[in-house]
Amino acid sequence: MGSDPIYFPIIAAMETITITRPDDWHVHLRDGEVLAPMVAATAKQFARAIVMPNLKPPVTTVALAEAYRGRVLAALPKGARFEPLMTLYLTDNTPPAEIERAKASGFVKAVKYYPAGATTNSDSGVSDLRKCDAVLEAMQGAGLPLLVHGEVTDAEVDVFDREAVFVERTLGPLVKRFPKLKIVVEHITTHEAAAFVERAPENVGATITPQHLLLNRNALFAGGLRPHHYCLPVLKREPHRRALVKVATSGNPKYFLGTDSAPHAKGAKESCCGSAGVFSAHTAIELYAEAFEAAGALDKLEGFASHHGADFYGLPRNTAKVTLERVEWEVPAEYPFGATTIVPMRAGEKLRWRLA
Ligand SMILES: NC(=O)N[C@@H](CC(=O)O)C(=O)O
Ligand SMILES: [Zn+2]
Ligand SMILES: [Zn+2]
Repeated sequence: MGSDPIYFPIIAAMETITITRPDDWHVHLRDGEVLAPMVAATAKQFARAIVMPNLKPPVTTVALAEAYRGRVLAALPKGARFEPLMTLYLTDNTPPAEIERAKASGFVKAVKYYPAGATTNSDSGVSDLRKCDAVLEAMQGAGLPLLVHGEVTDAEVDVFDREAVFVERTLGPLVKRFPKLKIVVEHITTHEAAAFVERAPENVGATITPQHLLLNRNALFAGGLRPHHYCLPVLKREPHRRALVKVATSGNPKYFLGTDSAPHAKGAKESCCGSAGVFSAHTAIELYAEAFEAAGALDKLEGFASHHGADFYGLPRNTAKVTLERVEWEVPAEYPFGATTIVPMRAGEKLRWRLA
């Protein structure tokens, strides 16, 4: 036998990373005409998602959550494999019996606490968490997680300090009063919140968004006012961003992926009183990959994106895999979703990773 031919590849092998299919532990799918495109964008990227209940009117009961889940499933593109995990919107009047119904339903996976007035569609939120003690007790007993929008609404507290003050005033006492309650501090933005979660018992976790890993508050004013970078909690100073990158890439299972993809119509964002929320569902995993790569921690992406959240919620990890390719591509300037135009994160700019 002669020697085997040797082939020299003409193009260097494409750089790729393959990870377990990720989940999004915090997303706004909305309702009505944008529901279908939102579900499609999220289902393309994620196997499951924790679906926020801040609709108008809010999803306050298991019956409403069941109907909403039905609309989400009906909106799924043919052949898509995606499981919406539903949440209830906590109010001053949520009865403890609703927690039993939630637990029994199998599809309600958490309860969301919005301090009244803290963010988009939070007017029916909780005025005083003490009013919810019986419900929190029931949740602690049932192992149903409380998801927290962690900002005080006190007009005297500077908007950039609202999370840090919440951590001290509300979260600390809450964890003391309900030491076994599963709590997810959603979309953390400060080193105070990151440090609190780190010190807290293992039943306290946190989600982190792509924008809070990639941007600091300068992005709100880069060359002019940038409404598409406005979300709540608002972007913070660079040292906070670094603290978030540090915990996200640390491998600590308390921190996991939650995009907080929160679409608003272009006109509502580019307005004299612009709505809070960044739409990132279309390129979420690519944005996280970029943040992890910049930190030299691509090897930690899978835990953060695909393992830690499932483990925290006590759900099985996904078994399917996805691959990211190192290809530069340009994000569209906007997406026409029916009559609604949505401007995505990184509109018209380049990304360095692409979901294959
Ligand atoms: N994050 C946001 O800025 N907005 C979210 C609400 C929320 O998650 O606080 C929205 O529903 O638009
Ligand atoms: Zn929120
Ligand atoms: Zn949100």
